[in-house]
This record gives sequence, C-alpha cells and structure tokens, in this order.
Amino acid sequence: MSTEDELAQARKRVLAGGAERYHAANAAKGKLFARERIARLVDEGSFVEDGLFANSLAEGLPADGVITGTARLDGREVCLMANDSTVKAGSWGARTVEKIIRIIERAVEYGVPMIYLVDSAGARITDQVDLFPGRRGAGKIFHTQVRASGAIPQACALFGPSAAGGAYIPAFCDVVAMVEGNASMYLGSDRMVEMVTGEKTTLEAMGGAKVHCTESGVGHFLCKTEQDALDVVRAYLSYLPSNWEGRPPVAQPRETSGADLAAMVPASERQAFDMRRYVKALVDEGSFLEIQALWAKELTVGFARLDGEVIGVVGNNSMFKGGVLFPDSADKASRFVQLCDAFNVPLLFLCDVPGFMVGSAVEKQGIIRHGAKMITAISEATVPKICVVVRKAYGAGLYAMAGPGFDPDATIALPTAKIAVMGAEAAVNAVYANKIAALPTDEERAAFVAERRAEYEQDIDIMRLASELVVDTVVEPGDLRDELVRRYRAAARKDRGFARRRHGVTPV
Ligand SMILES: CCC(=O)SCCNC(=O)CCNC(=O)[C@H](O)C(C)(C)COP(=O)(O)OP(=O)(O)OC[C@H]1O[C@@H](n2cnc3c(N)ncnc32)[C@H](O)[C@@H]1OP(=O)(O)O
Repeated sequence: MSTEDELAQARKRVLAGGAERYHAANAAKGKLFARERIARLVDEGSFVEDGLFANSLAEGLPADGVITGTARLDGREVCLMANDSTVKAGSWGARTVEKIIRIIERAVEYGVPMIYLVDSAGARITDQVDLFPGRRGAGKIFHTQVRASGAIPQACALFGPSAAGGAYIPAFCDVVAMVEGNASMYLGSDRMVEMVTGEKTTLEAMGGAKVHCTESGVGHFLCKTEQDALDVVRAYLSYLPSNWEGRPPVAQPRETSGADLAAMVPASERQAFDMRRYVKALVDEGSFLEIQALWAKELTVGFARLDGEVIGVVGNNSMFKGGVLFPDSADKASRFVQLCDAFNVPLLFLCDVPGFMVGSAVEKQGIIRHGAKMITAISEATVPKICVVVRKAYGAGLYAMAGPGFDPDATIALPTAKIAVMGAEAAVNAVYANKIAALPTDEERAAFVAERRAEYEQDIDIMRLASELVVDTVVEPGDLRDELVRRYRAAARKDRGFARRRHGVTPV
C-alpha cells in the first residue's frame, strides 16, 4: 500500500507523461502534450480520468500511453481518449488497448459522444502477444467502434501519425480533423513501403493531412493548428444529439446574411455558380459547417441551422466539374446522408445536377455501384427530406438528389428549375441524330434543332410539372427559406418507423 506521499509522487510521474526528450521533440514540431489537448477541449475542471495508473509498475510507460475518461463539452457529457506520443510514440500496449475499449463501451452505455485525440504508432510491436490477437486485443477496438457507429457520434482529431492499425481508429469515426504538417494516416510506414514495393515516399506525401483531405477523402477537415482541430471537433458535435435517440440541439435563431438568392443563380445553365455561397445565404448566418470541403468539390455537404434548427445540406456545385456526380462525390453524399439519418438530422437537397459522369474512365472506377450507393442511402434515409430544384435536375441526378420518387417530404421547384431525363441539347441529339444528318444544309439543320429544342423545353416547363403534381410547389427564391422552415416544422413529428429486416445489401 502506498503512503499518501508515495501516491502523490506516483500521480505526478504519470501526469508528466514520457521522458523530457520526447516532449521537446513534440514541442519542436508545434505539438501539444496530450493532457494539454484535453484541457483545451473540454469544460474546465470537468475531466475525470480512468486508468491513470495503468502499467504503472513498468518503467517509462505512464498511463500506458493513453489518457481516457469522461468530461463535459459545452455543458454536455462526452467520453474521450488521447494518445500520449511521449510514451513509446503513443503505441498501444495491452493496457492501452483495454483502456480504449472500455472508454468506447462506456460512451455507448452512457449514450454520449466519443472523442478520439489521436497521435499513435499503432500496435506496440514489442508487446504484440499481449495486445494483438486476443478477444480483447486491438481488433476489439475496431469492433467496438463499428458497433458504436450511428449509436453515438464519434469524432477524431488527428495530431500526429496514426500508423497501421492506428489508422483505423480515425477511419471508423464519423469525421476526422487533421493538422496540416503533422497528422498522417497510413497502413505501412515509408520505410515499410520501400521494403515491400521499392517505392520511395514520405509519410506526408503518402498519408499526410493534405492528401487525405483533398485526394483520398479519409480526412474531413484540414486544420492549420491543433487548436483549429479541437475547435472543429467541438463545432461538429454542436450539431448532433448525444446519441441516436436524441434530437439535435436547437440554437437561438439567427437572420440570414441578407444576400439575394435570386441574383446568385445565372439563367444560363452553362454558367456556373457557387452552391456554398447559396447555402450560406439561405441558412442562419454563419451556421454552415462544411464537411470534406476540399474533396469531391462538385458536391457540397455540411450541417447548418435554419431558424435555429439543425439540417444537413447536400448541394451540387457547378463551380467544380459542372456539378456532375462522380464516384467520389457519390460516396461523399451517401456517407453524409447516412450520418444525418443516424442522428435525426433532417436533410435538404439543393439540386443543380446534370447527372452522373459518363465515359470509360468512370465506368472502370465503378460509377454505377458508387451511384447506386448514393441512391441507396437516400432511399433508406427516413429523416425529413426536402428536395429543392434550384436549377437543373437531369437524369439519375434527380434520383440521387432525393427527387420525387424517393419519398421526400416535399419537392420544391424554383422558377429557374428544369427537371428532365436529360438536357435539351443531349435529348435532341439522342432522338433526332439520323434526321438531322439527313438534312441537306446547315441552315436547315440549325432550324430543325432549334424547333425540337423549343418543343422539348415546353414539355419540361416547370409549371407543367407542377400541374402534373411532379413537384409539390413552385416558390420564389425570396420565399424559399420561410417555406423550408414551415415544412421542416410540420415534418418534425414524422413517424420514421423501422425497417423489418437486418439491413440491406448495400452496393459498395
Ligand atoms: C494492428 C497492427 C499495427 O498497428 S502494427 C503497428 C506498426 N506500427 C508501425 O510500424 C509504426 C512504427 N513507428 C514509427 O513509424 C514511428 O515511431 C512514428 C510513429 C512515425 C513516430 O516517429 P517518431 O516521433 O520519430 O518516434 P520514434 O520512431 O523515435 O519512436 C519513439 C519511441 O517509440 C518507439 N516506438 C515507435 N513505434 C513503436 C511501435 N509501434 N511499437 C513499439 N515501440 C515503438 C521507438 O522504438 C522509440 O523508442 P526509443 O526512444 O528508441 O526507446
């Protein structure tokens, strides 16, 4: 049994983390000590730690390299873990693994978000028999995370490496914030890659924050500093309930920025406009939190507030690749729709979509299964869904954006809306190519095409579609926000039911 003094000494040693040289190395990279990260994130004095003395009989392994516990964040309970990279580079020993599993299990039991502050070399290779293969080995961390997914929010801030198995902790989170320059995720280190494949690369080039936030889509927020990463985790959680049974927190309603929605949408569909600007002008000022802003930019997704209530926005952005849907944008949408559906966040689809990309490159990438995944997510989402056709909704793009066949609570058209199997130019070409080719002069061909196009445009006129009940209403852009507020309010009492099956077989 320790004396009071010995206990205080032991506590002090653990709280100091690893040897000074590791602290100095981290500080030189601009990295904070794991305990400082926690202090900066949670409400002051609210952190309650478990397993402080884990592996304390071993030399040089304070807390076994991970800090776990409960805390309050903006007044709400959370569970968290933080790797201490001053202890064997934050690698996982057997107690590390047990502590991580226990805190995730606790988060599920308490029905509160789980936050992962990651900076880790993955499995502690020297201790592998104890931590790797068993029933409560490292694999159990991932199993527990997957079972927790959709039950509680899981958010990760990544400050340093997350090597090998360590890379899966972020991967199983809803979102990952990565600090530029220091954060990286990879299955094999640069040394291992060279040994196995001969490729010479670096952690940054292969799995750095920029790569994952702009190219692979594994990272969701690219952050300049550690503080930015902590702030974005806090912001993310502010839009979500503590668990799947709750409703998202309601905030004080705010006015819009006052920007003119009508003026933002050019009449010619050949002219691009920035859907992110449009969203920002529609929702409560300053409330749009865009997710994966730098990846698959032809589609924008994120949380926002409408009269104080949280919504999830999915919008086509014609500023990038004309707003056409690609495999990555389809994946981005499906994941976000699933996230919103899991946590009772109503969805708003803002359509300006020419359809899915065509051609051999995307077919080889499996555009059909990626598109099918997006359509599956939208079909399975039972939260209130409103589809606003801002400009065009062509082809399967209409289906992927929760068009009328996908049980939306409403399909709203703006006067600029066009809904069609394809645009007029493509349609006339598809149907009349032989007839056009048979005409003798350019003038005759041009006149024929212009006539057919005019007929086509008349056919898909939005007032005709309103009269056929294809859309539920047509509103002026200036009335859109009020219309949405009223409709979401009405849909809030919707009975979402439960599907009588285990789960679908999702196209992957
Ligand atoms: C589930 C399957 C798995 O997860 S297998 C895990 C495989 N992990 C790896 O291959 C990562 C190996 N480690 C690294 O690449 C580097 O340590 C990284 C993470 C990039 C950090 O580099 P750096 O900050 O320079 O630290 P460092 O290499 O000087 O290491 C500091 C001390 O920690 C140790 N360490 C590191 N990684 C591990 C590990 N996975 N298992 C056991 N020990 C590890 C190093 O040996 C070093 O110790 P010491 O200071 O020499 O006593």
